[in-house]
Amino acid sequence: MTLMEKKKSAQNLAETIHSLLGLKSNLTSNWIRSVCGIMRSLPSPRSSNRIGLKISDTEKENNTSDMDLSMVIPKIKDELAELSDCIRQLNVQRRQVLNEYLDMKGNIRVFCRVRPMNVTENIGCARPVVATDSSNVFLKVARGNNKSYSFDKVFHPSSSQGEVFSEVEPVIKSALDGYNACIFAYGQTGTGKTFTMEGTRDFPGIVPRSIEALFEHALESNCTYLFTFSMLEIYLGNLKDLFVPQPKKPTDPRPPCLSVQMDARGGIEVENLVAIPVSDYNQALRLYKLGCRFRSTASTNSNLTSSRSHCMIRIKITCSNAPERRRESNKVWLVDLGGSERVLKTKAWGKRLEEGKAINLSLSALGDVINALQRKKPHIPFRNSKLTQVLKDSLGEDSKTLMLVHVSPKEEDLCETICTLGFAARVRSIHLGTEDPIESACKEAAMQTLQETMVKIEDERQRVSREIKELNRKLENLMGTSPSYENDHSTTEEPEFDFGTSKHKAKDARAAPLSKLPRFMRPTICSQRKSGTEHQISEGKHLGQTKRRRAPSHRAGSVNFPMKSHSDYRSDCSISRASCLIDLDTMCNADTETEYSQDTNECDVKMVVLSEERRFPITTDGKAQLDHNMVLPSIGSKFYSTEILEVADGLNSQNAVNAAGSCKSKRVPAVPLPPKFRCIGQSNAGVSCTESSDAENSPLKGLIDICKNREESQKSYSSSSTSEAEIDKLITPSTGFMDTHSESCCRTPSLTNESMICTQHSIDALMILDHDSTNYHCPHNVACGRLDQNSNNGRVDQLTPMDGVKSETHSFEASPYEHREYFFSPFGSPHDSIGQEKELGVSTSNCNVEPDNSNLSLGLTRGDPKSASLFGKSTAGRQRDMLRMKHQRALFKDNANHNNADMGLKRVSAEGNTQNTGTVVCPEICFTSHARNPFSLTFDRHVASPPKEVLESIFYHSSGTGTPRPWIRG
Ligand SMILES: Nc1ncnc2c1ncn2[C@@H]1O[C@H](COP(=O)(O)OP(=O)(O)OP(=O)(O)O)[C@@H](O)[C@H]1O
Repeated sequence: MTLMEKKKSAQNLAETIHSLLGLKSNLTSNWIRSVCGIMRSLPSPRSSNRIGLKISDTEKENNTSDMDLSMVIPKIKDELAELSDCIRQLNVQRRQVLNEYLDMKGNIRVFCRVRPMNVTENIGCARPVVATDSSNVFLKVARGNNKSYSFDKVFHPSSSQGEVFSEVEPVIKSALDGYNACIFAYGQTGTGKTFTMEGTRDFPGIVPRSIEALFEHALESNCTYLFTFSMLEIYLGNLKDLFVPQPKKPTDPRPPCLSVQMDARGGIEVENLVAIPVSDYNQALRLYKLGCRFRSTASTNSNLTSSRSHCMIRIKITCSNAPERRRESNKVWLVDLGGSERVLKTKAWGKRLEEGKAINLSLSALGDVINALQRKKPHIPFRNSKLTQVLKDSLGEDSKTLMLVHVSPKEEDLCETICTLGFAARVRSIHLGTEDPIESACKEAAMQTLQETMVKIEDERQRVSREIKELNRKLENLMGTSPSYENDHSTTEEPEFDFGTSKHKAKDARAAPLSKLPRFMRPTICSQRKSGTEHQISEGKHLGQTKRRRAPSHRAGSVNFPMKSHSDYRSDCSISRASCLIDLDTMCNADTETEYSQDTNECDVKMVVLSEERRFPITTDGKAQLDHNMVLPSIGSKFYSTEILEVADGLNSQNAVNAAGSCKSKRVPAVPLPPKFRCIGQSNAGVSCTESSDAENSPLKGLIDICKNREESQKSYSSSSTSEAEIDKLITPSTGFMDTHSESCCRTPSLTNESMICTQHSIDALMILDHDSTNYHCPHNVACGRLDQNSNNGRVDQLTPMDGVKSETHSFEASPYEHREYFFSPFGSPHDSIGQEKELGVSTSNCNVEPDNSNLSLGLTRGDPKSASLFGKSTAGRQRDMLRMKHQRALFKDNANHNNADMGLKRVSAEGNTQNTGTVVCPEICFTSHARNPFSLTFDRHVASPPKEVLESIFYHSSGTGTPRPWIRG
């Protein structure tokens, strides 16, 4: 139907109703009203616009009432094409002017920010030694001997976060023009680097603001951008991806460190770095919060939440159809450098000392690089540190670098302040050189002109942009479609990823097709094989289909558990820091609360946080006073947990294994199964490990696949090595099923056949109970915990992770239980008979047990009648069930007398594990039977000669031969 016809028919309809109204004048007023209502709503606003009202408006305006619409439309199209050209030119001009302006300012600019004094400093009547004006810092070193340092900009103690960002924004704009940019915060520990970069909830810093600005400018622009977000930290000289789950315990396998690679064009790429496409600010911010959880921070003498690493955020910008951009793909690095510190002063030792040294070394390497760059030396020592290697292509001439130097106003920090300022001034003075004052004035004037030009161009751009929008609207009215001429040059598609959480979907930055990514951004087949990681979504694949596998890597076979009494936990563990953007509601007792967040995808919410007072003790005048007064709402972690859950879901959908996607389970344990105990399709030691014919369709298929993969990986590794866990074979849990506040565990309501049991804070331990199936498929190799039986209904509905063993391999097989009340806990529960009084504890080993065996016991106390069967009373009289457990590690505490056979192998107290650190508190005997070699035991160094019984028992039972029986004497 043509447009005219449409218009006519609509008019006819209206006339018809009018005539109907006339005819039915004798009808009720209600009827009339309702018909009027119908009439009013007859043409939808859109069609009404299109066909009736708008057309007549347009006709009036343009005097084209009689003109054929087919003539108007091409005219508008021509106009739009012209305007599009115009805006493109304006973009080019803007980029040139901005670039020129920034060049004049200097490719490496140095700002200085002075931290306000905090409460305690004020109480001590400490005299601030730093004074500032807008571009100078004065140090009151001694009477009459003040020192002055000049910077591109100085932010005094009361400067707000907004003021800081206003100076940073041009660099961000420049990044959208295709320049690599690097903004980093440098300074002594505790001077506010993290505050500047990250900020707080109420006073967001450069990172959130930059992300916001990037998306805002991207929306304003007529280009189509793809943003990907990555986060890594350089800890002790190693690159760690902050989106890859970190080990929770020192004994857990660590993800492989990342390596830096250079592409043919000199571009730097961090191999295997997870890059997550983001389409709006909220997504990026959530990812940022998520990444922050895995940062290594710790309490030091100088800062309660000192960053013990360099935290680096990379935002990669790809824009394929904008020839005016400097390059198709560029990146912005936002770096919160670790704080420089004087070891003598911080009195750091142990791990803190190592961390401090690593930070200092890399900072000095950074200084050398910048120095060499500024001096235009032929050799730039990029290779001296990981930090400079990573930033290599973002520090050079063709990039914009901004260094924000932070100093403390305190007198006692004077030495550090002098060092910091010296470092910064060296960078800057080299850059500016000894400038002629006249030259300098000319430069100022030129910069002023450029700034004015930029404003004019920006105005013009906005005007043209408005015109384009108006014409587009008209065209839409005429044609009934939405031909966006702003984007007509773009052949790109909408992004395929969708986190489904954005409030601003309509506004989302348009993403470029993934095939347009430069080759070096995509992982090579080799790297994929090596790492098992797909970093970015290949075109045509949904995020959820993307696989990520953990590369097997070598790890020492023995496990050494630090003895609390002998080692310094404070030094040995760095905490996973909750971003201060994340709500803080829990008290953290320094490193005793060390948390090794296990797995992003497990959605465990572990806030290592400080009370408000401890976290934000600063008070100053003016704006900084506000900063000090910032109130952290006492919302529980739930809100943020939910956020993190959402992000984790996003991550999951990127990382999840497709095959395992139906499994609603997730990780596999750290230690590979020894070949002889493999379950898949094998029978072993009298226990048939069946693989059901419908296993393919089983929700456990994913785990079975994982198991197979592990077998594969085992084949390729020598017996002396231990395969790294594939801990992030991730399966998205149902969002929201986890009540992070609940003390108890909860089931997943959305699952019918499976129940996911999770713990309060994590899904560390996870079981799948297939209630309906008679063909019971136990998940092979699930990490396990303690299943507690509900005392009321006898059902298993609580699972407590076994900290001492939860990363170990447990593989079990059982025939159908009615309620599946089986326990495989070494520590027992209040409802079973094992480990009562928390004094008993065993670690399971390879054992085949028959629950009907009345002698069966895992209890170690001799003759203890309470030490009933492994299955407790609940299994009495039931059908014989086989439970096979594989567990290759045991922790024992020998009760005082190693030589006493009766006392051997007993007393692993539940307190033997500190839940957060995952380390064992003072077991007198601590040993590990190697996963790959159950006959090999490694004893902790504190055990000179292990008790004979220990060895015998372990050897006997780990051999897996002979009659199935408990591995420990009953
Ligand atoms: N400008 C500021 N206004 C208000 N508070 C500030 C400011 N700068 C720093 N602080 C506060 O000072 C404390 C230390 O700051 P922050 O953790 O950012 O230091 P840092 O330089 O990152 O330390 P480290 O290198 O050890 O990680 C924090 O409590 C922070 O909130």
